[in-house]
Amino acid sequence: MLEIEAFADAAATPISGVVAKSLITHADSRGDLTEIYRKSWSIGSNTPVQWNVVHSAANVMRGVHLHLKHEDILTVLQGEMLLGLSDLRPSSPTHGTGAIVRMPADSPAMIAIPVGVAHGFYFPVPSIHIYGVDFDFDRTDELGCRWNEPGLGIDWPADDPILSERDTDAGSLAQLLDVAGLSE
Ligand SMILES: Cc1cn([C@H]2C[C@H](O)[C@@H](COP(=O)(O)OP(=O)(O)O[C@H]3O[C@@H](C)C(=O)[C@@H](O)[C@H]3O)O2)c(=O)[nH]c1=O
Repeated sequence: MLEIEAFADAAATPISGVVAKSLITHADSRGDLTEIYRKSWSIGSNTPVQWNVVHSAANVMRGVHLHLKHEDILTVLQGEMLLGLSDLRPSSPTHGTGAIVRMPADSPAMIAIPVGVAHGFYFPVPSIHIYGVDFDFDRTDELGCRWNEPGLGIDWPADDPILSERDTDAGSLAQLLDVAGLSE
């Protein structure tokens, strides 16, 4: 399992194009304030055009999903996300690499997930995250496979997570690569 700092340097990130920025929280007697997004930080290739807020119960898994058109940039507001990543881009220098990044809300960060990098979100505790996308929601860009496909290289610390119907019915990684046109 990796900490977010591993993704701070775009030149040394374990998965090409997955770049993160730690966020600074300013606390005072009233509470705290954290900037979560500045266009000038250049997290992600494009400017988000849509933002979603998501509440998840403990032991929820979202994914594993793959987008070919839009990238996700996300931050965790409450709880903790274990972000599983798998680089499916044949032309990527880190093709085939899988990883899990720990994203606790009390150490906030914004991370970008480029197109072609499969990803899943696992929540060991009740959590809230928000994410931006650079295209409006389009179901045709919501590809995916079974969360625990061994070929993803994601060693999830979960056995029997709560899944959506769509994710329960998801196919194999081989089928995903075929549909996505990413088979070698
Ligand atoms: C993603 C999305 C979903 N929806 C609707 C569709 C559905 O009725 C309900 C829940 O959607 P889903 O089950 O697809 O949500 P979820 O499984 O959380 O999907 C997300 O998973 C993570 C891993 C990602 O990578 C995201 O990009 C997205 O794919 O919300 C929207 O209206 N707008 C949106 O932008």
